[in-house]
Amino acid sequence: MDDSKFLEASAKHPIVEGHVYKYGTAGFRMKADLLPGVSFRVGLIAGLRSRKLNGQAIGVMITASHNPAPDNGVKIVDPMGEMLEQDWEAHATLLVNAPTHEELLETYKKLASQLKIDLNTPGRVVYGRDTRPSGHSLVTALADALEATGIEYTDYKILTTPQLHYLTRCVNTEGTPKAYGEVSEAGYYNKLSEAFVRALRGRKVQGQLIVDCANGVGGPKLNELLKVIPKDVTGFNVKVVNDDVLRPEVLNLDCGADFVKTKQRAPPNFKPTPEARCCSLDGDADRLIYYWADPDSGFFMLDGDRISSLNASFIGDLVRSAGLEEELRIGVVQTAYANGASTTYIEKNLQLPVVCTPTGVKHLHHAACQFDVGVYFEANGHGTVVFSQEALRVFREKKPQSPAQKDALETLAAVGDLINQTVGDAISDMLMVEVILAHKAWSLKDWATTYTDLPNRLVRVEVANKDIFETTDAERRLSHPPGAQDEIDQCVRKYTTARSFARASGTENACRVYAEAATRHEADELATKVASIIKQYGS
Ligand SMILES: CC(=O)N[C@H]1[C@@H](OP(=O)(O)O)O[C@H](CO)[C@@H](O)[C@@H]1O
Ligand SMILES: [Mg+2]
Repeated sequence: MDDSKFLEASAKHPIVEGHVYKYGTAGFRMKADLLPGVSFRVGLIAGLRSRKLNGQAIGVMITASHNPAPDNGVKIVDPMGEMLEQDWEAHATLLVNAPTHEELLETYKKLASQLKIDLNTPGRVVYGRDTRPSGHSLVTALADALEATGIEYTDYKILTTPQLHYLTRCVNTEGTPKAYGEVSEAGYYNKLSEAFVRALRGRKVQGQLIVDCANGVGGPKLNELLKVIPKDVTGFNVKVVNDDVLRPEVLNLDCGADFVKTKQRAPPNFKPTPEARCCSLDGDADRLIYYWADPDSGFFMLDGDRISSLNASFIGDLVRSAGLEEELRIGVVQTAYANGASTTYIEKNLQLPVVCTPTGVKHLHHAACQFDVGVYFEANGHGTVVFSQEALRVFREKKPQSPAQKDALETLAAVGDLINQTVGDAISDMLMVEVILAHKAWSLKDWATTYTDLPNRLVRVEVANKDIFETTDAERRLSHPPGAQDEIDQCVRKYTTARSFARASGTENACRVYAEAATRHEADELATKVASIIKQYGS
């Protein structure tokens, strides 16, 4: 450990004095000019984490997802492509907030000692960034930290967030029976394309798909993927729109999955095409929303709840056709934001268990891993399906007892390769939706008939200090401040079939109120009443 080299490197990337940093739901995310010192220190943490894990590669993604262009973010990815283990969020927060370079060095060494990390053992970090121009300086700061602490690193340049998660897992499984894929961006495209063709089982995708890429990294990466997907074999006819990555100011601007979900309408620059399927990725291509924008019938959105139930329905049928319903446990994971109608449909119509967890992919992912097939999506379109090693083995090795079983097993094996199991991947989720619609010969309107959403409203409430609002029961009830939940319950009881909850946001300084009821008027009225309760308690 060369202290002078460490301090010299740190001095080039100071943190902003007086700013308190916290590793949140999506890592460190804020205005980009606050981040160079943070990126340097995340490099330190990632190197420590790799050394702690016997030199396994740790991923670092530089992105701010669906946030506007002036923001950026830095988040750490664990060896199997999953989110950073929660205990280390505190270590990251501690290191990033060390006030001086000397205190940073002292904290770094103390942390290494406390965690029993030998600073002379090898470590490895792989990283990428999205298309934000501020990413250049953050990558430089990150690399300087890795150089200063003797960590081997690979810069994969511009990637979608899910691609970085994929590469992290590939690096750590290369050459083993659990090899996740070729360790390259091309390997990602080839794996998805090959699995897409196999999962279609000779069927062709019908009609055109218009993909709004939020003027983010998903645009160029989807275009790369389309170069390797055989259009003649699959019928996959895609029109890519909003893929202007040369003008940072238009990133996520009036387009993308977050715009569609929050505004509940198509991007204004969209030319509605009757019968065309539409979908939107967000700025780092880890969220997906489907919809149609028909001049006659108007706009209809198919969000994360819909994608979840579509996957659960299709995979559940395949598992039954494969004769595996006794061997494999399938479950669906949601947060409190899931529309009550989707939960009822999954439990009653699909006969599958639904687990509710707090917001944040790390909570859903962990709960989904308790099943052999765990389907998890947040309503905003972030999610994926995870398969146990046992499930993947059975898909490959079970001897089919009939042609139907053979077909189901081979489709399940292809689906296991098609879906990016490391994290919600808008591009692989989109291919999966296209496979399912082709198997079912469904239009989006057919898909939309599976259940009818309860009218709902999501409201953002500015309060003096959001952190006084503490929740329990997977964020569905307030445990603090005293009395607030009782008042919410009194409001809800006045409606026939209504539900409402409030919680502090983990990504911005506000609270969120969700309400759903039997009618649009009741949902809006209930949301307004609960928001005023939160405003009153939060003032
Ligand atoms: C209601 C909502 O969409 N909340 C989002 C948002 O979390 P909040 O803690 O609600 O700010 O950002 C998270 C990270 O992107 C995402 O996982 C989550 O679904
Ligand atoms: Mg995102």
